[in-house]
Amino acid sequence: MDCIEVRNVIKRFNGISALDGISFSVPCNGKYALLGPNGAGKSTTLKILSGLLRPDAGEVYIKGMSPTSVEVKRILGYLPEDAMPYRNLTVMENLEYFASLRDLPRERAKEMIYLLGLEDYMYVEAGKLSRGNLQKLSLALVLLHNPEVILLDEPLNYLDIPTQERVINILKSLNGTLLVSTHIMSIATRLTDHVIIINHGKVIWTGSIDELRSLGREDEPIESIVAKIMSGIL
Ligand SMILES: Nc1ncnc2c1ncn2[C@@H]1O[C@H](COP(=O)(O)OP(=O)(O)OP(=O)(O)O)[C@@H](O)[C@H]1O
Repeated sequence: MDCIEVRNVIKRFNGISALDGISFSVPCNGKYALLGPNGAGKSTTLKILSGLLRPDAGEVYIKGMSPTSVEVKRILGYLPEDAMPYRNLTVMENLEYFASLRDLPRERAKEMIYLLGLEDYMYVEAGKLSRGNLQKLSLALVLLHNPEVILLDEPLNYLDIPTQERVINILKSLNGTLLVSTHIMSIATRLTDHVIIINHGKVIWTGSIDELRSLGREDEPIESIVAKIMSGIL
């Protein structure tokens, strides 16, 4: 069984098609990137997989279960594009609150603070954090319960270079199934080994990063190959 399955999903907003029969699957423990030009439907796909939005048609399964099921809430970690923890709670309070909701020991909150390098901001309200530190807190909240299936929408947005390296190392060390939406090809190549390229709400290419490279000239940057696929030249 695949851990993520999307079958013929259609989603429209006010009659405008965001997803137009998109289908793909990610095997358990697979590390996949979701690539696509602006407006292709990446965030909508992740929102549907997380149970935040319902598709107009088609089917979506996480480990064979509905994304809205309680069991999926237990095993899923989802980072939206603009995640917003509770603004009036401090970093520590946000983590402790979510730890208590998930029946995790309080110490887990502190572990996440050290993992993400948030020691200096433990007692700062989330609403007063810089955008990068807010992203670190959001990532800490996503990874708090050691999710088996992880959906990340642009996870390295706003992070400085040392923190990007730190987060890449954290994400690479995780077991489980990973689907990352990103515009940055180097993030895809560092975090994942397969890509799903979508455009106009449909999959237009899928395969391993090695297969993707083999489509171009020997010295051709991978971004150039992806751009050709997205514009229909390849
Ligand atoms: N809540 C909404 N209301 C109306 N239209 C929406 C809504 N959310 C998404 N759309 C539209 O659906 C399409 C897909 O949007 P989506 O955000 O999924 O694309 P994306 O691939 O994540 O884009 P980007 O790379 O720019 O973040 C776009 O045309 C967008 O304008």
